Amino acid sequence: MTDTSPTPPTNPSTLPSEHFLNLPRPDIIIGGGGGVVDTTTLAAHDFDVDTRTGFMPPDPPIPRLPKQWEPWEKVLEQAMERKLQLAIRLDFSSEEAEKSAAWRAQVRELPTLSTHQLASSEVLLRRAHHVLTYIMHFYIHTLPLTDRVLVPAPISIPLLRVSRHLQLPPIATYSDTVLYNWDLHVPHRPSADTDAGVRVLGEGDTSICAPALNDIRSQDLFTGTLDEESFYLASARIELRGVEALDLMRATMDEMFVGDDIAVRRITLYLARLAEVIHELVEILMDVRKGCDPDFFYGSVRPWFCGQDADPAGRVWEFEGVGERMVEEDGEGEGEQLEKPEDLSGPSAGQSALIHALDIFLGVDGGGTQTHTPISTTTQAQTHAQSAENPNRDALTLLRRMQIYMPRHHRAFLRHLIANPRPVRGLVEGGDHPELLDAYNSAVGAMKAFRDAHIRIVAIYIVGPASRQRADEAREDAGGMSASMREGIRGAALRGTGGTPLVQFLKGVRDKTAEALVPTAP
Ligand code: HEM
Repeated sequence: MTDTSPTPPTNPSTLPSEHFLNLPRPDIIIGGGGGVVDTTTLAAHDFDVDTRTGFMPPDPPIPRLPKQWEPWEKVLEQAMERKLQLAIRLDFSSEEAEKSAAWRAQVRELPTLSTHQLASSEVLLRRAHHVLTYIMHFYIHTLPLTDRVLVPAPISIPLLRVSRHLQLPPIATYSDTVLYNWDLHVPHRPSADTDAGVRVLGEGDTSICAPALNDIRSQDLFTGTLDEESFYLASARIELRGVEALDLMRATMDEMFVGDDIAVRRITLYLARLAEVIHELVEILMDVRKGCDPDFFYGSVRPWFCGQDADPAGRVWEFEGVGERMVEEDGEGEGEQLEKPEDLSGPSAGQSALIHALDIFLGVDGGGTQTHTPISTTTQAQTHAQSAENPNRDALTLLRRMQIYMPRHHRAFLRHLIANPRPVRGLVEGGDHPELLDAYNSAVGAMKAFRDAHIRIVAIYIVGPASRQRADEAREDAGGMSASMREGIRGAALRGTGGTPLVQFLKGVRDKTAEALVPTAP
């Protein structure tokens, strides 16, 4: 009798060794020769998608840079310890203003540290991007709203360089707040390198497994609160739970190559399971309410994320050092000219490659609207050159623009997926397989349920608090702020962190998802 039971998709060891999800990446050595092996890439491959932790690295990201870059770590630590407050808060006192001004003076006095030795390690570059962008957000969002935004050279110059290496914009991204900002509650392995806090994975060591959803915590927080941490961890848990979804996608695509009746039956089971997994993602999303208070989130957490396009005073963000010819002793930037950054939207879970991957896999992209057409993994400068060639820059839809803010390996992963356009949907539409069609529709329906739930979350966390704050402001003198400034803040709030008209955009994406349902035969 033929065995029609599906191959278990959750065991990475079942992957063929040549499968793209199993391709080894060259080890990255930290600190040049004689450094420590970058454990987060050992089990990964060209797309940095791990079979156990998906888009998150399989080992916790390093919590601190080596001593050479300690001044950055120290100044970030001080901002967190001193609990600096947002300048837009209605209760922003003169003591708070003085405290943050003193901290900003320290930032301006930092030495401009070399990034030369960071460039050899992806792990160090990630931590450097995280630390420098957090310092920058602290710096900008504690500035009085009437001040010019000028990121000082000791931060802007290394940040622009690190960002260029990573091909990321010089602003906090989802990878800074979620993907590379977690640790285990109890370290599962003693640190082998006390300097950098990097763990060493012995050769052939298979003991690392995915962390349980509740075993993780965040590393750095703007507010030091459980509310902020719960917000990040909701996304992190979705990423971890989403690993099974990635595996089901992988298994489905493998079966697509076979394409016989048994393969169709297996794909049907995978899609039905995928629907269940996505429904679990909905539950995790809704669970954010257990630890994160909506009004606190709206008034005290979310404003830290604002990018230039949601700046409460509509200011242009300037970066010291841009356009100047660099002259440096270690030769790092000799003659180099740093480019003015163009993409300055704040972090958003919309930058999660997981949700984009699910959409692409299921063919949820409005069939031709190119919502998910991936941008190339080339440099940002090239990306801009491409959009400059395009007379209508708006043709780069918001979701597509979000890919600019993803780690470049994850962009490459999406590009790989899209290179095989909507294979599952084609199979569903092209054949007479009613059970397959039902399973496919259940997975698409689950994605729609995710977006319905997400719209509810946005109503709870943004729309509701915004209208409550409006009522409060009507009662009080809003800290002496001008009416136009208050209006600016509100306008920014009801746009996404990416600067989009919020509810309208989210409903549009939800409706596109529903349109992907394939009609059943009468
Ligand atoms: C309190 C929790 C959350 C809030 C307040 C929230 C808010 C938002 C906002 C305002 C947007 C609009 C785009 C932007 O400008 O950023 C957005 C988009 C998006 N968010 Fe969230 N979000 C939350 C949690 C999550 C989580 C946990 C995920 C999944 C990892 C997620 C996934 C997405 C996606 C994929 C988009 C793009 C639109 C779409 O594909 O439907 N969000 N979110």
